[in-house]
Amino acid sequence: MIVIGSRKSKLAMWQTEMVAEALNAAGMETTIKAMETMGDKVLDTSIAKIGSKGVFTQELEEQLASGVTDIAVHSAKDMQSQLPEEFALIAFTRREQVNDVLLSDNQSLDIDDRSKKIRIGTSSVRRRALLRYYYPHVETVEMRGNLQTRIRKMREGACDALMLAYAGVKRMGYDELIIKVFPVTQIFPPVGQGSIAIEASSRLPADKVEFIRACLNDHDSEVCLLAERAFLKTLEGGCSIPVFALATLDQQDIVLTGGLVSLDGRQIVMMQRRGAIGEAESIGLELGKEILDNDGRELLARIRREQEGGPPEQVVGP
Ligand SMILES: NCc1[nH]cc(CCC(=O)O)c1CC(=O)O
Repeated sequence: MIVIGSRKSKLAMWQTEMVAEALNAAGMETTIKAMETMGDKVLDTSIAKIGSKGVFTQELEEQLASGVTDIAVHSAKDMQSQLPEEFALIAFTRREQVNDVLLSDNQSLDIDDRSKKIRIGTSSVRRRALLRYYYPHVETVEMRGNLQTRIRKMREGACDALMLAYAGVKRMGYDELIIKVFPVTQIFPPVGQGSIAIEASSRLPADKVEFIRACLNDHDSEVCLLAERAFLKTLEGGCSIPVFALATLDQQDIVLTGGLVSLDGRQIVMMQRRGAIGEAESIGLELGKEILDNDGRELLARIRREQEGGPPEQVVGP
């Protein structure tokens, strides 16, 4: 028997049920223990302001630590880059298409039409900053809550469209509302988007870990996620910093692109590294250092200052 911890949102439960089904198919019984996290309870504050560390994970980790649950299921992108020592990510599921998408009931809405005012709902600093960079005419509206809540708010008129991860939209069956799929070379995804991570206590017996990995881990996705997460660790970025990264495989190579965008969307620092698959983590660490050494350190410091509520600095932008 494996006891699985999950958040209560529909998307989290969908993901957890997928994990449970994979374990059941291999002959393992499972029980799901669903709970609310801080990120689910506090809906009137942006994630950046709540403080990024463990907003969606702390309660799940407490249950792992006390042995009530054996594993916890998370969206990989909600996981901080540095876990407390007593926990580990033991598997990553096969990644869904990583793109961000635009959702609207108005199929004729055109984000490229600069003559019209359009309001896009998002709670992500990365999405807001990248929208400002590529679509400066677009207005963004702060939008928290689960997918269903956001769609309801959009329909009540809070915004004209929502910007979301394709993965969640597909899992929740809202594909029909997609009016645009952003290319990943433009709206770069956050670290880990599209994959589901399995977290366990470091004390979980090795045979259980192996069993779970055999059922759920996707090697290619894992390699990419290790590179992206090492990159994030170097930048010490949580979800309150507009960091992005995407690793893909090209035969025996891993190609990692990553960077940072200023909050006002005026400055992007982005670089790419390629190397052997076996070097995934060091490629991530090196790309992170390279970004820091090429204006990234100053940009990161400026983002942190602005996040803390200081006045935005005057910048000479592109
Ligand atoms: N931050 C919330 C969250 N966490 C995971 C997903 C979608 C699934 C995924 O990215 O794997 C979402 C919704 C979204 O960003 O649109």
